[in-house]
Amino acid sequence: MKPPTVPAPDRDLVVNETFGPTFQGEGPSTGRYAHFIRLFGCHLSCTWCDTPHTHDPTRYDLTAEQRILSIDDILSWLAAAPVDLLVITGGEPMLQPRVLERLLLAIRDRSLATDIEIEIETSGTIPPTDLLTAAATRFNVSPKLAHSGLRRHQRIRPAVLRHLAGTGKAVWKFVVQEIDDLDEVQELTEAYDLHPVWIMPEGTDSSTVLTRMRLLAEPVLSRRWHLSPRLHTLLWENDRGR
Ligand SMILES: Nc1nc2[nH]cc(C(=O)O)c2c(=O)[nH]1
Ligand code: SF4
Ligand SMILES: [Mg+2]
Repeated sequence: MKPPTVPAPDRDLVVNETFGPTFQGEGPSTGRYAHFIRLFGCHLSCTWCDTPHTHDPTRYDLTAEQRILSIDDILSWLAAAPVDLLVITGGEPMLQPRVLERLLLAIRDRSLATDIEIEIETSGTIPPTDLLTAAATRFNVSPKLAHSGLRRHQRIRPAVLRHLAGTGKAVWKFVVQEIDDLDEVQELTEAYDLHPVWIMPEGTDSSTVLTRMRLLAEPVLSRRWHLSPRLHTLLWENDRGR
């Protein structure tokens, strides 16, 4: 008989997938050897979402997409193949704050991983707790632009952006489709004092990512921002678990 799939609060994470080693494909650590935990669930619904299997019941069997993993399960997985970068993504990781705090503290407590860097990918719509902020190395925050199809009040939460900026651990990674989107990025970065800025092309196939990167390169350079590829997409297209 299948065991019940009800997570124990504070001890179990609802995970979509764990994978690695692979390369961090996005943002300031692009190219680094890393392990990934993709948490289940997201409260948003971006039109171009690259991970709808974490939360979209109209396209996926969400029961089949979730795994309950204990903190001990994850520590054993990390101990079996140590890495110096762990990326926690989603979905939206901030939807599981308490257990995530405990996971990060447990990782920090183990001598096996004292100097592991932990990056958390987030949409910047839910503030991290103080403990999470203390234990994380970096927040890769992706505030969503108008082309996400979300209403502005859903995607831009001024207090959360200010809070994240104040942690000193946030880098701002904007998913961009066209050159004109950069004006919207500029408006947000100026309004909320967001830096450093990384521009990343939207796309789930290598040809779209490369075409958009080429289009964006000069305008991004002229604004003195950084440009991120989606390295995993350039290498492996839209394969799951890469
Ligand atoms: N290799 C790789 N790097 C990533 N960086 C952020 C990812 C994400 O899905 O959030 C991701 C991903 O799915 N794969
Ligand atoms: S915030 Fe991320 S996971 Fe959630 S719908 Fe948007 S792109 Fe998908
Ligand atoms: Mg993503």
